[in-house]
Amino acid sequence: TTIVGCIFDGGVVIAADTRATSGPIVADKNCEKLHYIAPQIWCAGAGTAADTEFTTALISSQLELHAMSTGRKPRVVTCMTMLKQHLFRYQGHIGAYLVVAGVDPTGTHLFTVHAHGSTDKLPYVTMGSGSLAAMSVFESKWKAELTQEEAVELASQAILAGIWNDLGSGSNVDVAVITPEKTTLKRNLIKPNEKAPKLQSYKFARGTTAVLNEKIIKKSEIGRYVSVQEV
Ligand SMILES: C#CCCCC(=O)N[C@@H](Cc1ccccc1)C(=O)N[C@@H](CC(C)C)B(O)O
Repeated sequence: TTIVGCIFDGGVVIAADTRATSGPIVADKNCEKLHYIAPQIWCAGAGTAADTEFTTALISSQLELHAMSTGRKPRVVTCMTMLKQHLFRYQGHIGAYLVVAGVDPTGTHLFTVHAHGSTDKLPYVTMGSGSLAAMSVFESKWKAELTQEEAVELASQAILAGIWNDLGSGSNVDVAVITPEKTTLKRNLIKPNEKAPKLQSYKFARGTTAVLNEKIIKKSEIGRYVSVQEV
């Protein structure tokens, strides 16, 4: 996985590739690594797919209940704290490596949360197996006061660096842009690995496999030929 986050003037953008692997096998060519936490808080996840999915869903639920009891909009730092305390309690056995980003009444925030419970607060972050490829893009092109367009472009370039250079990353680029006004999920914003059509048709002609014999039976007779387990 390659996931990134980048703050710009007026909001924050997160992005991810869409490859899921199981050893050397690509298990999913277009999976979703950007998770909804709250209307203006989203999370990108790397590590064990199930752990990122369930951990973000759990904290999303807990944060909604918290917002109801406080009567206030949820804060990104609250989400980060709930995530880090949950993950620390499980001593790293929940393999969730998260980029938490959003806008709340205190401003725009971007955090990383690692499986063991450590956190960082930064203007730009990368995580996952492709994080070094992505960070090479940020360290050479990031500047303060990026516009939304510049931030989306930079985050996309960082994900593409992971897609091309990390075997654990691939397929497409997903992006989420969060501003005080609204949140936009751009699913498959870039699709640089579309499968080309086959150069020829590999359909077998009818009759390629000869039918040696055919027997038509009544449904009531099926028991004679097929052992049907009565449940
Ligand atoms: C299929 C299947 C089950 C494994 C799917 C599965 O969690 N793959 C993991 C790698 C991994 C981790 C731990 C055990 C095994 C395999 C994976 O692709 N993680 C990516 C992010 C998630 C959200 C898709 B990325 O970090 O590379």
